[in-house]
Amino acid sequence: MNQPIKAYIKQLVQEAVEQSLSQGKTAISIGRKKYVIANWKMNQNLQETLSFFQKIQDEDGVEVVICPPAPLLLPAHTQIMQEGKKLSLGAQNVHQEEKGAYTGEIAANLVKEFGCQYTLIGHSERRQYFQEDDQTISLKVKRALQEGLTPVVCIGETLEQKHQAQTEKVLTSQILLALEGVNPADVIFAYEPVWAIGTGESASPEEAQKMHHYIRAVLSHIDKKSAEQIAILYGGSVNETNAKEYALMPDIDGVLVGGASLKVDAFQKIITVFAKGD
Ligand SMILES: O=C[C@H](O)COP(=O)(O)O
Repeated sequence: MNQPIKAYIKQLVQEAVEQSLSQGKTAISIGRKKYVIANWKMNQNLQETLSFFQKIQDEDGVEVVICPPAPLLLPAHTQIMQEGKKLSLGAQNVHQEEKGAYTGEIAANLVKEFGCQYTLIGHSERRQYFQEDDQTISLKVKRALQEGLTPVVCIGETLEQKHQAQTEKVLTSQILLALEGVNPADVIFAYEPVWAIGTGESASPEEAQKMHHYIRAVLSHIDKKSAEQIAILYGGSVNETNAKEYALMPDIDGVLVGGASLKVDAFQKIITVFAKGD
């Protein structure tokens, strides 16, 4: 599809979504699966990883996914098996190609073999430091699905885009490109405003809810039924103190946690908040 047509479609979707929202038309469906996902980024060593999996407890009612650095996936998988806990693993990134001469890159089928069921795709740090654009992210989503991984697609606006009132436009574009040629029901979204990541300045629960509602409205213009089922997680300075406020929001189906997921006690409290559903 050429660029002017793509831009036109984005504009049409955005206008339709804004009209639906102003008429209060988008349905909120309670009862979606809840997720608490840890993104350790480039933190934790082998000993810290083994100790974390010995201490952390699974809880009913919430899918807990840990995304350690790639070299820690196999020891983490082994430890989870030994402990017999209901914990899942995710990669932080995978390459879009199946295999080949891509030095230093990570193959999706390999992380699957190492016990992953999920992979983050398009985290803002990948977009910012590794020049991942929406086109690459779209290919990575397809690769993940082909290898049987659930992609957790990270979307969000920068501070500059927020100040320029571009948030909705940016999110619409990121969603449409990520879902090109993909069944929306197979994907999880994580709304992570870039200005809230690792800064201690989180989006307020109301602000996050508003954007999650917008994201679901965009999704419902692609596939209404899937939109009601798709999990949309919030990420950005979530901790054991503020997690409960996000859990109370009807369109927030879980959280993607960076810094606070490195501390077992803090992360356990966040799991409990979403497991209890209040
Ligand atoms: O993937 C996690 C996000 O980047 C959030 O990180 P943070 O909780 O340290 O702000």
